[in-house]
Amino acid sequence: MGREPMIGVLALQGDVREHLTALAAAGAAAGPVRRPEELAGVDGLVIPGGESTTMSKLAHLFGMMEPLRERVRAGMPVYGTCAGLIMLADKILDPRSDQETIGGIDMIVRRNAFGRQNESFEAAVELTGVDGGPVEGVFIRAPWVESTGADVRILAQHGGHVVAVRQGNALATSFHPELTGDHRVHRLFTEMVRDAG
Ligand SMILES: NC(=O)CC[C@H](N)C(=O)O
Repeated sequence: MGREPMIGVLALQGDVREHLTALAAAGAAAGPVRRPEELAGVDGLVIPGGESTTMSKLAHLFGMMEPLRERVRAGMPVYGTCAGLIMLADKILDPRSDQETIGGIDMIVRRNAFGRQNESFEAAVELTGVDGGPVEGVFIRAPWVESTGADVRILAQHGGHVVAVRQGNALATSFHPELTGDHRVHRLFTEMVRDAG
């Protein structure tokens, strides 16, 4: 790619600003994406944390669900955190009746999996593909990955549960690296976008 790739952050709902800041710190050009025309202009996309049921509803409302599915199917690099991981799952174990996902990763996820006692916590997570020691994982009513298909690479586990995966150009983590000031995961994703260009 001759020019610096442009990375979008899906800005329907969730912690958009934190991802934009983290991407900029990782050396990427980044901007919010709300409309199909904006999606067409980016080389990669981050789907933030937030509330996956709301995000699903808004994606429909904004006419984004099909364009998102098409881009992901076509191999656009995409990185989902928390609710974003749920949006990238081919299947949710316990969806709300009207809840749909973009899909792209052959996995089944369980929403709010870590339970009430432990709705939010931090833990050091050893993440395959990120050098320099574990990342600080911030888990906020986080999902885990219940099962994965043969093409999905497991990148991290916490407490015996899968919390980070990659399939092709789709990366997903249960936790929120955008909240830690450690930009290694955003750097990894930025490299994925550059390599795909
Ligand atoms: N921090 C988050 O993104 C929480 C995810 C939320 N529990 C959901 O199901 O969408």
